[in-house]
Amino acid sequence: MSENRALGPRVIVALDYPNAAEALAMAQRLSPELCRLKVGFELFVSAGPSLIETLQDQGFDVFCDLKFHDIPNTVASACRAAARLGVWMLNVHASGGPAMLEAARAAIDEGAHKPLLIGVTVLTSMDDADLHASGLARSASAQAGFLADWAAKAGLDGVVCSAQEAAGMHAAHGRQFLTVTPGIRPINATADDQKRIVSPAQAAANGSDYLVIGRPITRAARPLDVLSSINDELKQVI
Ligand SMILES: O=C(O)c1cc(=O)[nH]c(=O)n1[C@@H]1O[C@H](COP(=O)(O)O)[C@@H](O)[C@H]1O
Repeated sequence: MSENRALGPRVIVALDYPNAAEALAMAQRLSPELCRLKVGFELFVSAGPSLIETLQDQGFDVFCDLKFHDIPNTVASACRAAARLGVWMLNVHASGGPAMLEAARAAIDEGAHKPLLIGVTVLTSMDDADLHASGLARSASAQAGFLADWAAKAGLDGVVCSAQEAAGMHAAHGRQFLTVTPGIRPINATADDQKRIVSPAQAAANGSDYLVIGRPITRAARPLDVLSSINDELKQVI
């Protein structure tokens, strides 16, 4: 596999906490040299944008995971506001459609700071049966590929997908198209609510650029030890 576009730490730790105090306590046990951080709905709604600024002041790159999904004008405005926070990466739902994705791209491009813009394809908590139940005939991986085509055509920097799909994404859209992969579970870890899961080493072997990992690290007795051993696992694959 050719050179990975990802620079710096490839693990993005999901800070899924109900308040700033708990999130900051976890951040303090980690290090910007070893990981990036993700702020999602729960934390953003309870702690607000200032928490993102605090984490950035501590040296962390922040992935603003608010999965915008609305009409093009609303999503573009939200992307502009997120970019102004100085975040490293942000995401929108690719299923919002080409016009929405193009509006998001244009909004980011006109700003002074340009975060990586990533399209969420099919959530890793969903499998083929879930898609069929919602009326889609495609498999989860085929639908993820379909939505990635929209994201690539609109000029997004990459997609959120399962690491099961990472190699296919790079084959279709090139090595520069980033794959950001949640649903990562070390061997023997519980799946929780994730369905399309992959181990860290297998994700790296599949060419995943960034691995989003929450509970296996944040609920561990020694989060830094788990993070370090995952980073070691990743180094061995490259
Ligand atoms: O966009 C995301 O980050 C995301 C997309 C997806 O398809 N699946 C997914 O799990 N995520 C996020 O990735 C994190 C995974 O956390 P754990 O399941 O605890 O490792 C959560 O914060 C989810 O919100």
